Amino acid sequence: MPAKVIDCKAIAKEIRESLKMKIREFEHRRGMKLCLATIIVGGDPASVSYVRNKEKVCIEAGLKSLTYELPEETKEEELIELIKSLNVNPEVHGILVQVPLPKHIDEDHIANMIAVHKDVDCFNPINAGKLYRGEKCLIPCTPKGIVRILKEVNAELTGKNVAVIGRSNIVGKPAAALLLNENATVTICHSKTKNLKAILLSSDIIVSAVGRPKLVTKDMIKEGAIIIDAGTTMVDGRLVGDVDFEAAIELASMITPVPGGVGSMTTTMLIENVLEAAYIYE
Ligand SMILES: Nc1nc2c(c(=O)[nH]1)N[C@@H](CN(C=O)c1ccc(C(=O)N[C@@H](CCC(=O)O)C(=O)O)cc1)CN2
Ligand SMILES: [Mg+2]
Repeated sequence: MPAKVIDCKAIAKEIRESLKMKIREFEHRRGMKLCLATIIVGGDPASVSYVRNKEKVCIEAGLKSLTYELPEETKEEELIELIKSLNVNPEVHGILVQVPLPKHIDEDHIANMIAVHKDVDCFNPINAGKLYRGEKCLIPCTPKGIVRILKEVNAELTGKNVAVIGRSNIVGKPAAALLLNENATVTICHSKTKNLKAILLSSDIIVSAVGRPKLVTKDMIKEGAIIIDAGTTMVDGRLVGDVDFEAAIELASMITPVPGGVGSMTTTMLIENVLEAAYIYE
């Protein structure tokens, strides 16, 4: 039987509907709009389009969205000053700095400056540390979306072998930590991993977040595995994932599509995080 293609768009839509009610409730209780401040430095077309999309989804959900579009030559100190002002602004509940930042700005310095209670992307090392310790914190949007998808399809995680391919700070590493917190047996694979095929063949769940088309082929997939494809690459004007979808669908039990997969959950988790951030120190 071919794999069930997980309808991530439908899952995301349902979550957004329930968030809308909570957002209205917040507005009534606090007498102000829930607000996300987004900062983008430079005009990278892909980043601009991600930020526009986040803005659109936030507004649709009833949030106030403040977008700061700074020029490429913005100095690190200037960006830090803006973040400091947003940190103490009581009308701003979440702060998001779109990455990558221009080369002359140190992303680690910036991550340290975002107030822990407004850090909706979990960039601040205090939040990242809490995540690894399994403490309550704001969870980065894409990994949070991945775990939510697995829960929505009732995937058993306890004791299952999960391979996470990719070790980025934004997706791979936090996804592995979250799955470990769910009692999965997690193996993190990356470009230097020697026996990827053997690891994947013994995995009940594969989460790929690399951005390399056809990285995961049919011969690497255990029958009945669940595949979450968080990689995206443009090939001949078409967005494709890391997994050879057409082949994988014959072996897997469930699989997420690209596009319309994990990406659809990311912005929904962002809205949820802004709401959580607003309530953290209530
Ligand atoms: N501050 C942040 N910066 C960046 C993040 C982030 O989460 N926070 N992630 C990426 C960029 N990004 C969002 O910001 C992003 C990258 C790729 C995709 C994507 O390909 N999504 C789709 C396609 C969407 C569709 O269905 O049309 C998918 O996964 O299928 C989305 C968002 C780096 N910077
Ligand atoms: Mg991402």
